[in-house]
Amino acid sequence: SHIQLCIHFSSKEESLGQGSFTRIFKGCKTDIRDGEKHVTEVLLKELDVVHKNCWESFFEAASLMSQISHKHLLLVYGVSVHGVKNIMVQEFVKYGALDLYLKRGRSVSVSWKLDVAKQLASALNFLEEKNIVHGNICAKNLLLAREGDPSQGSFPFIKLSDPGISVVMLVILDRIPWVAPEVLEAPDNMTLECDKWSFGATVWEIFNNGNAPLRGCDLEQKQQFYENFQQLPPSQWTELADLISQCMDYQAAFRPSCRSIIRQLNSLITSDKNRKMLCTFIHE
Ligand SMILES: Nc1cnc(-c2cc(N)nc3[nH]ccc23)cn1
Repeated sequence: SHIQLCIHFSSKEESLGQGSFTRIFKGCKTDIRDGEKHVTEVLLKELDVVHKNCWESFFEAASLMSQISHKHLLLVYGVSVHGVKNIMVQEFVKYGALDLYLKRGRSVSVSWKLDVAKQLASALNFLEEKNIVHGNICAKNLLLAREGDPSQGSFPFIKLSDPGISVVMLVILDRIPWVAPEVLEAPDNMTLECDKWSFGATVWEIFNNGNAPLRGCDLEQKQQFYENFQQLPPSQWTELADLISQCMDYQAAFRPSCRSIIRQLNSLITSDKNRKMLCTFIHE
């Protein structure tokens, strides 16, 4: 549906940085609904003019997200093809990308991380039921809407962002180890199972303070990682390491279903609760 957007850019100084091929700005959109003015904070993703040829992929990402709505999927209000600029208008999510949030050294608990992983798994389950492939699951594409404060009993809340320019456009090697190995051979081989592989790499990021897996490796080493069927360094927590390695199985068909992933996350959450209870019991 053609959404009539009247977007008031904030000043350019408000540029929030760079995506890949995009510049992002904070802005606000004004809706007039039943005679009342509603101003909403939005994020504006402007496709670099030089990458004009990516615009189909840019809009594919936008239309993917605007077709469906789910509490853990980012809301895309629409796109503006005003003049030369291609702009996607999406909801502004307060705390931004999860990888940066974790890198800033916020100490978050194991249950916080498991809760985030479970929210991502439920978003993936929703996409799987709609047979929709996201194609770029990673901590950078998880946006934190609520920090959560377990001492107050409130939990974090994340939203999965649009996939951005498709991995086919991005230097695929740059997406190792998030992109599934089978995609390297045939980029249009992107299936639901590929998102499970990326889910594994993203959970690994979440439990490694937002640090990218294989960070510091050059492209040669990244290619070797796949050619030698390597796995990411396993967590000390064997049940977590098992879930991650199941998702990052080189045989796509062997990767667990979303239901199995959610079941395994639930048992990790339970054993974490029991561990904490035991600790408090012992300390008392
Ligand atoms: N859909 C989105 C995407 N990114 C944000 C965001 C939030 C923030 N606090 N700092 C930022 N710095 C760059 C982006 C950003 C918000 N909403």
